[in-house]
Amino acid sequence: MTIRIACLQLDIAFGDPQTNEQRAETAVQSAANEGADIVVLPELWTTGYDLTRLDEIADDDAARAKAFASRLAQTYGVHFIAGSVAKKTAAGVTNTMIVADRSGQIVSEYSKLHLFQLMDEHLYLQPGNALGLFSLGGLSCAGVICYDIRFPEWIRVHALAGAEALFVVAEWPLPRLHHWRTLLMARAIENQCYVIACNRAGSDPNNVFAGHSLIIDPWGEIIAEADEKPGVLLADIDPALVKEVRARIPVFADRRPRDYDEAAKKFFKTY
Ligand SMILES: NC(=O)CCC(=O)C(=O)O
Repeated sequence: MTIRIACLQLDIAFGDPQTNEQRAETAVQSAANEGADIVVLPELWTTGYDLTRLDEIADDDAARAKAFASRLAQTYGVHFIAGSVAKKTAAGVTNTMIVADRSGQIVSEYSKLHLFQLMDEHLYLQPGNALGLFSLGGLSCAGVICYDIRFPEWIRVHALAGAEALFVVAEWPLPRLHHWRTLLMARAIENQCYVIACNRAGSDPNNVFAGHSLIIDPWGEIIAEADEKPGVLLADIDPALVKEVRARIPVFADRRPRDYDEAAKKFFKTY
């Protein structure tokens, strides 16, 4: 059984949630018309990186984003990885991914663990502290956010917990496009899972973004790649391929975690 994925590579209006909601709904509708089962939005898609105005524009408990995700999932009959939004909590603002299943139920909220200093996240945001695991129609999924992909140890925990598809939502700048493509391919190959990565298009006052949303299979082959412009990237994935690749090279069975720990302990004791 194949699953049709749509990455909604939006250009995000800076600090303007209303305009972005309109753009997102148009894109979700068009993906649903193409038969998408799972649709994905980019990172911070309601506000962009307008971090100095978070007091005004961050979403209280992400209530607005959750209601939006739930309504669109039901209206268009899709599982909806509603990117991430600036979520206002008692402890500060987090960069939080929202996921609604087809019935409109919120099945995951993951807050970005690794804050990206080059874009001032550490000055305005609080990190999360929990895994981003969820299931959609029987597919075991993990969700992470942009800079998180530079931390293979974090992604590995999700793969060890059973994730067959890794969803990445991002605002990744153009000058590091080479890193984006290479890191995503590496995460797919080493974890033998699908990687579905939705980046934004366009620019904001500080950055030009790369686009190039990607859908990569568990063998590391790119099955769909967008260019730099806004648009909808579609591809069909087959979860059976994850099992096939994991059987062909039994990386998970061949891991030696006790040896890694022992060797590291010895090294750090003598260092
Ligand atoms: N929004 C982000 O986390 C950007 C991460 C990034 O650009 C990188 O190079 O890493």
